[in-house]
Amino acid sequence: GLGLSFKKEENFGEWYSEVVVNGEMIEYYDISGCYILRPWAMSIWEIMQVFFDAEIKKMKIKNCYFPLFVSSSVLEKEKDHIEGFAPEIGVVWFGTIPHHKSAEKKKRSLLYQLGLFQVAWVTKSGKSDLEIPIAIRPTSETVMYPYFSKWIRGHRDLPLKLNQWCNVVRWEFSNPTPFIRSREFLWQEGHTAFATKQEADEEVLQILELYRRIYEEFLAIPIIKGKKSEMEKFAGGLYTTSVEAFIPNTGRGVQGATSHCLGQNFAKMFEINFENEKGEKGLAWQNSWAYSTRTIGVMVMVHGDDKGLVLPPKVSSVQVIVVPVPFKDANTQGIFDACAATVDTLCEAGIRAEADYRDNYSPGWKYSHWEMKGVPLRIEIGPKDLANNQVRAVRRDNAAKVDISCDNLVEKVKDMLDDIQKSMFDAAKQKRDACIQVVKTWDEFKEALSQRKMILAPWCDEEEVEKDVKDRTRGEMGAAKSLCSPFDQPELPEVRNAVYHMLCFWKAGKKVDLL
Ligand SMILES: O=C1CCCN[C@@H]1CCCn1cnc2cc(F)c(Cl)cc2c1=O
Ligand SMILES: [Mg+2]
Repeated sequence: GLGLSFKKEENFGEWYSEVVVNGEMIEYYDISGCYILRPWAMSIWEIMQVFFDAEIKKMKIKNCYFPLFVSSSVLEKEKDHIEGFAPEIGVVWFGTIPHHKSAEKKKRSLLYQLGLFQVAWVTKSGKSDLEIPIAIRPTSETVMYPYFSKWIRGHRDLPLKLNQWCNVVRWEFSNPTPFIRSREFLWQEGHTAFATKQEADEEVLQILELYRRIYEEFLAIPIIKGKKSEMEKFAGGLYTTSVEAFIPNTGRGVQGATSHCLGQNFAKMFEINFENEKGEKGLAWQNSWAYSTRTIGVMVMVHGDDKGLVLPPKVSSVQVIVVPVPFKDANTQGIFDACAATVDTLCEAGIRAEADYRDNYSPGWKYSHWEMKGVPLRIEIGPKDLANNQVRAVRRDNAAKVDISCDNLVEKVKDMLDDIQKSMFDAAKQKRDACIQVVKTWDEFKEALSQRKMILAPWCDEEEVEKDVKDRTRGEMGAAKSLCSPFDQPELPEVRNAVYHMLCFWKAGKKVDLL
């Protein structure tokens, strides 16, 4: 039948998998962790891309395209570099290595933490083995930075600001989820190099603001901007900023996008240096930043309901679907003509409108179908509407019905679409804010965690403490992990000693079936 067989509040994981398929966004593929992005999903990606691409062009960032393939020598360069320079502290890209581990375990742990376990390799061409295996990019630092080093000689070569729209491959083993965790996904990755730290710091925040706009202005999802803890940051960089979303149903935060300042770490590693005005050699200051198709999955999770997808008008390829409601033989042609005229009028005004004329489906079937696909506004035209020179409009977000005179159709529809966009954001923000719990004591912390809350807690930002919190909360509901230290710091509750930052904690529940 048409309806969903799982309820969002009861079986969130199954509901999600079903809604992305029934909404015709995703088709499952015969290779695990890989998904087909159908037009209904691709059009959302494209609408966001048009916005983001235009904005980075205003920042004089240029698009390029680097090869998909990475030679193993350069991919492992980072590992050698880090091992060489920092064996004692064992700080690698993804956290630290406990000192007590044996050398072999340490090596495995390093490979794991470098994500090198996730790397997919090309080892054959046809029947014959390749002399040297070639990796498929999991991210492009090691692909791009040797050429940054070649292109950057003097200060006039800076700033170098590149971006690429591409796919990356990470051969994940934990539970694959459409949009959220797949072995191949689409993203943009920005890679920039500056002469000074100040320029880099400034761009990190400019890009983060664009990510906030993607979420809040397009996807109608409230986020929190903040700085990652030392343990959660991109270990190869200097600091990481992120926009954090929240999924009330799972009680878990989800990282929406990241903007890293890499400091001069990669410049050291790849010898990206330049002669400044005074003829002195300096290392470049770099950033890297990305958002991916994961954004679409977050949007489905936050807004979807038991009738299917609910799309914010800004990102819906069809904002208004017009459905003819013929009644026996009463002026059927007149109804079809009115539908066509309505579509034309709306399209001329820049509204993305379509009509569903299929004569092998009933109006009722069409209502359910387009509700499943999440089209923000439906317009029904029957004999009565025709006679009264009006249309019946039905909102997808709150099912409100209203009759609109054809005289001010465009203005009314535009207002409704704007109102839908705004009320979807407001509803999501209200729900998210209701899940935030400020705590001052450890007991309050544990209680809030068990209630699947997002916790604002005073924080010392010491790595040992963070690991301890993770260990002490590991349990059937899943461990707590830090998400960010918000830039907007609420009043600090009176706490004893030490200078505290406020930190957002979200549960990283393993228990929860989905993420
Ligand atoms: O998040 C961004 C923004 C865009 C460019 N990249 C950075 C960092 C990516 C981290 N990361 C993430 N995943 C990885 C997986 C891997 F297999 C290897 Cl070898 C490395 C990594 C890795 O460095
Ligand atoms: Mg150079």
